[in-house]
Amino acid sequence: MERTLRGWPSFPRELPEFDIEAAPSGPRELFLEWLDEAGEHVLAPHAVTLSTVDADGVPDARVVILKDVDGDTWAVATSSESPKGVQLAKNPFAALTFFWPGRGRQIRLRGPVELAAPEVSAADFTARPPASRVEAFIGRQSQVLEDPADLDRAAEEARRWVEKNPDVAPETWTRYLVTPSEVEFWQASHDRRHKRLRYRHEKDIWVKDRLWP
Ligand SMILES: Cc1cc2nc3c(=O)[nH]c(=O)nc-3n(C[C@H](O)[C@H](O)[C@H](O)COP(=O)(O)O)c2cc1C
Repeated sequence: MERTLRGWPSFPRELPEFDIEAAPSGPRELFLEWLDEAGEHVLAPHAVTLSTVDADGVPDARVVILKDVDGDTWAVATSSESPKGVQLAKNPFAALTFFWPGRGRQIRLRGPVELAAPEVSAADFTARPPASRVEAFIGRQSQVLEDPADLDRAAEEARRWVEKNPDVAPETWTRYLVTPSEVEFWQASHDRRHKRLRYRHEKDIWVKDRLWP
């Protein structure tokens, strides 16, 4: 097994350049640049690993979709009753990790998390396609499903409800806003001299540090 794992390539032969000296003064601009670039090459560039910590201090992580980048906040959305929602209520800090193997790039962000205004969360919900709204209305995310027929029944009930109430969002649907205190950009290099640039938010300015690979 170990040999198989070691034999798999991680990155394509051609990798993009990362000119650290020319990096902008804040991470948002560079993030959007890399996201756009990734969008031309990889599937789901907006899929991101959201890491949280539970009440016992044990980390948890799962992939979600990035909903927006507004100013210095990165937004994701989920149910406040899901395990990650419960974890964020107890411990409102998170990390977001983007990995685009096709570009040899990783971006890591970490910082405090706030809830968007209820009308913003509601608008996020009503903008979802009907099937996604039904799925979110069913709720009970990550609970044990004893019988798949229970899901069919709940989905049918939710479908009827959503059809009759297209502008209503469940109170549990929530946009979470991550305002990073640190953002790190990582660019793979075939000679292993991977390039890393970290932005640290300090007294209202972004401090840039180049990191050892
Ligand atoms: C590509 C992808 C995108 C996903 N997007 C979301 C999302 O935006 N919101 C969400 O609640 N779950 C999303 N999921 C499902 C989560 O990964 C996870 O299974 C679910 O939210 C339950 O997580 P929890 O038990 O840690 O709360 C996505 C999964 C994948 C693979």
